[in-house]
Amino acid sequence: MTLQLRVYVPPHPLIKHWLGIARNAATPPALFRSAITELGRWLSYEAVREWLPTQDLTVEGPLEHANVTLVDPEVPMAVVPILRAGLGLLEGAQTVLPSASIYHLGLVRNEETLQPECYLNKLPEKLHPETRVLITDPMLATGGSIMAAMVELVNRGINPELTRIVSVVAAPPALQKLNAAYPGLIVYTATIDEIVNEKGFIVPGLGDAGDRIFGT
Ligand SMILES: O=P(O)(O)OC[C@H]1O[C@H](OP(=O)(O)OP(=O)(O)O)[C@H](O)[C@@H]1O
Ligand SMILES: O=c1cc[nH]c(=O)[nH]1
Ligand SMILES: [Mg+2]
Repeated sequence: MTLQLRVYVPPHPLIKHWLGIARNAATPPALFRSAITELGRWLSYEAVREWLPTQDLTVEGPLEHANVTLVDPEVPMAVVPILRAGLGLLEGAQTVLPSASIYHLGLVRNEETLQPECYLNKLPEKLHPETRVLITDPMLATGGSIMAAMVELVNRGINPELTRIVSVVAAPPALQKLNAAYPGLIVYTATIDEIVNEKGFIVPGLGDAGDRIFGT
């Protein structure tokens, strides 16, 4: 079987609603930030389905013992927000994965070359290959930033097949690069927009997500 990148656009009314709020240029930064937080929550909720490791055990209930299924605390879980804009999705992701380790990765695109430059890397030297990794970045445009993040993670031992990307707007150039390099990956996104313009912006997209989240 040949693996292919899977891209899920969950048909959830709350995801559609908060994307609609974020699409509106008149949405002020405080509300834009809330919209991205909510998208982080609901897209992460969808992304951890069939991904969060569980264990079956028995607990003593108030009346009788009961067979239960709990999230396995032994399997390491990590969220990697791509700064700055990925921080907007982090709060929502953390409500779904409260015990995951958070490893910040700061990348900024050079406005002329569109190449990502790394200014902060809090990833550990090695990650256990069983680690479930959730990367958050609302915009997958040319794909330079997400590919740079994947290289850093794979170099540290993660398995792309145990990795999920949570984004808000994904564009074909980024998805094609991910598919060519990491066909076992799965992306959860609120929408796929077809166009990346000559300045590297997704159209219609959200504009500069980082600037809109932080009011800069
Ligand atoms: O797919 P690409 O073409 O690499 O573009 C996507 C990147 O651009 C944005 O970050 P930006 O560089 O604007 O930094 P910011 O989050 O600090 O605003 C966005 O959050 C992605 O990380
Ligand atoms: O449209 C885009 C593309 C990259 N980064 C953004 O914030 N917006
Ligand atoms: Mg930006």
